[in-house]
Amino acid sequence: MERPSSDGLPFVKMHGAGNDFVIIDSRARDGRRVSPAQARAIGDRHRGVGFDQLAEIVPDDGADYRLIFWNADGSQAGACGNASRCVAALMLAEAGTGAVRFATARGILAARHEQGGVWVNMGAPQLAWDEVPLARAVDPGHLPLEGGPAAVGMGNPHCVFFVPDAEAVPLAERGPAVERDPLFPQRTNVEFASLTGPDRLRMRVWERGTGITLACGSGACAAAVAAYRRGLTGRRVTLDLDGGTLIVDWREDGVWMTGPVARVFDGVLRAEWLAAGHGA
Ligand SMILES: N[C@H](CCC[C@H](N)C(=O)O)C(=O)O
Repeated sequence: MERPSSDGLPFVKMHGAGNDFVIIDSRARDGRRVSPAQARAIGDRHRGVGFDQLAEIVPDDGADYRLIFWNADGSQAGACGNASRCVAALMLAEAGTGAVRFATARGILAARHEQGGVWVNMGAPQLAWDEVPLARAVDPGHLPLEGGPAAVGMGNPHCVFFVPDAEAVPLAERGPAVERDPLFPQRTNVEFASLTGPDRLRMRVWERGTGITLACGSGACAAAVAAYRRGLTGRRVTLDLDGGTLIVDWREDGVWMTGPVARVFDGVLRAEWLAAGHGA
């Protein structure tokens, strides 16, 4: 078999608790960047590689690197906790240090090795209605929607429902309806969570711009924050998602999150595939 073309676009495929990512390092690409069409093409699970998010690494003056997050539909997300952890695992190994700082659309975040894993500080939750953002001034703690969910911004919008049994929720029906509810001018990610033990939640996720995913790091942060604010849990919460378990710890300096990370394979998108308009 022919070797990968040297003029193609290298990428790394990773997942964090089954939330899967294509990671492209654009720091040495002469200013070339991923386009929305390219993100959609690479995200096609049949004709491309497939991902829940594409994380693009670009240079930044004020931090070690900057991350741009793409959804499978070609839209961008202001935050992605699991991809932040995956990229941080790569960058911590590359830098040989214990901590990194990276810029995102919502500001500079930090990640570090701690307690045997990679933890990322997702920053302070956005708890005001116009920060989430919501379309009008309602109480983000109890939205005027069936089930009275909570809205929490983590650099991206989340709508968290507390239900008796997250497993029983028809996610493929409820998710897209809530994602596009007029209360959310930028659409929203949607989480259904049930309390299963002290400081423990079972959670399932519908992601804006992607659909059902096996896990969502920013969603886990949003659910933990909402659960604490409702008096359901303490500030350190374990969340069992379809693809694995995440731990969230809401500290003075922000909402920290950790969980499993795996580097699955490295590949090269062939130059002729890219040039053929599959994302040109
Ligand atoms: N999987 C990501 C969240 C992606 C959010 C994205 N779907 C959006 O449009 O905000 C995470 O681990 O935080």
